[in-house]
Amino acid sequence: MSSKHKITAMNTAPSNSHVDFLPENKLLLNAVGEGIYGFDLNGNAVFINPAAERMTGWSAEELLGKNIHNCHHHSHADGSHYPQEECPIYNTLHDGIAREISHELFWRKDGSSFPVHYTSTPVYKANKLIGVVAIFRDISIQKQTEDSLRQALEQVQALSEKLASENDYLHTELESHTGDVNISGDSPLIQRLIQQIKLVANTNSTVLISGENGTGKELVARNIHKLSNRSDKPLVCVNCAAFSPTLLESELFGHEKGAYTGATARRKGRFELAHQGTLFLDEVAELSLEAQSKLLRVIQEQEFERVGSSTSIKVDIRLVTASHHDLLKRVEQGLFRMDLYYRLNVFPLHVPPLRERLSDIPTLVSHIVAGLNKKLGKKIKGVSKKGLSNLMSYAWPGNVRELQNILERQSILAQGHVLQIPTLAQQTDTPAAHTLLTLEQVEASHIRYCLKQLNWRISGPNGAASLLGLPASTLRSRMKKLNIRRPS
Ligand SMILES: Nc1ncnc2c1ncn2[C@@H]1O[C@H](COP(=O)(O)OP(=O)(O)OP(=O)(O)O)[C@@H](O)[C@H]1O
Repeated sequence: MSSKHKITAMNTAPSNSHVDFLPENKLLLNAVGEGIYGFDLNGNAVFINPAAERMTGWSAEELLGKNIHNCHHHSHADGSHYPQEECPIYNTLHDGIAREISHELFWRKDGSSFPVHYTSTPVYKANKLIGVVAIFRDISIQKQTEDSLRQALEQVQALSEKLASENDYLHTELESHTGDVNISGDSPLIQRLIQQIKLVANTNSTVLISGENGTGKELVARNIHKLSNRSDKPLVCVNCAAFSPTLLESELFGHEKGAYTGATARRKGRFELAHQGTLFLDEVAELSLEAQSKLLRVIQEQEFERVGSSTSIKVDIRLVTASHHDLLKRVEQGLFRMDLYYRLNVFPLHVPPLRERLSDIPTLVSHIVAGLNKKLGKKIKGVSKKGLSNLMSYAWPGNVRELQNILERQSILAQGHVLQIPTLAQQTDTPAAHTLLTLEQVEASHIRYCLKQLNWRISGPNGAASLLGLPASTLRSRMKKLNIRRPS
């Protein structure tokens, strides 16, 4: 209500400026359901209607001519003293500005109180402030409804938050993992790995899986969980490299609403979601030193706090971590805490690169092709003999994931039921390329690499022959022998 709202006394108030009400006005004011007080300039009650009497328990006789603030507006909700100078009604008496308040309470005669909404409106006569009218109503029911609505909303919010985090997680899980989790391979290296997985699965020991990218570290983690007595509880996977340090912390430990810009709601972290199950931290070397300290504490005490909260949450999790980095080297470089390294490396498992177990390729091919047939709706029976020999003559810098990609590409291109795999070009800049190749393969790969760099120019000062120190005719005959052709 603005200060423009003012009541002009329509009464026959005497010249001593008392607020008086005409009998017909009084009749009207007595009939309304809201409590009404009229005050003179000294703050004393000059009018009290029956609704006000009912609400406060004070009768008009008891209050008329008295200072009402001292009767039922003397204290705040917490019981502290409410000085009259701070009271909006009395302020209106002094400055003539109307006010509207809805966060205060009035005290009843019996000492109880009720929340009120009230307005204090100045009363003018001949443009002279002569008093104030306060109109109030009991808003207990409204407050109760608001409180229960707020509580219900908080419950709905907590539930939807919980569902959202679980849903998020389940979606990621579904996207990242379809099909079975068996580990294919007949090589002694893989058989030994499977044996170790079986041994460690049913303990609660922390496992650190090492191995190059695409070797199957996550697959190993899934098998550990699947074979453990936690298999009916969640396996929660986090790729530590996929988040900035701040986001990773809140991803792992969760956050309270408002913990940082963008934290619009409370969210559970992966540690909480993994309670009683297994937490798989992939690319653990990427954890910031701060996150490493927190992780160390969770391992030691099995408890942590959400970002922005000081309440500890206890969890029972089995931790499996993986890294393609040499973690010990990172400890030496000061990038990884040594105490954490030893906590994680309780049971180390190494997944060997594919080039050290080429004999696994036929089994892997059958397994992958079976999956691709389902995925692509094809009926591919296998790979040609020559194709298989090409697959087994390659160094697989991208390991099983690269094998999957090549088979998928060839399956899409295939016309018949047997995949023809061409010779696979080694990337000469990968160290793996030099491991298990014949001289002829290295030669072919290097010639191809030079030709590609020089846009397939053979002769002339900028040609590949001159770069390789060969006559152009010799390079041409080597290309023919090694079946090197410019791709169309
Ligand atoms: N022995 C195996 N048998 C069957 N599939 C395998 C095998 N090893 C790996 N794979 C498959 O290869 C793909 C890559 O494996 P995975 O994601 O586990 O590797 P990773 O070492 O965790 O890779 P990165 O380090 O890049 O995260 C997956 O689809 C996995 O199922």
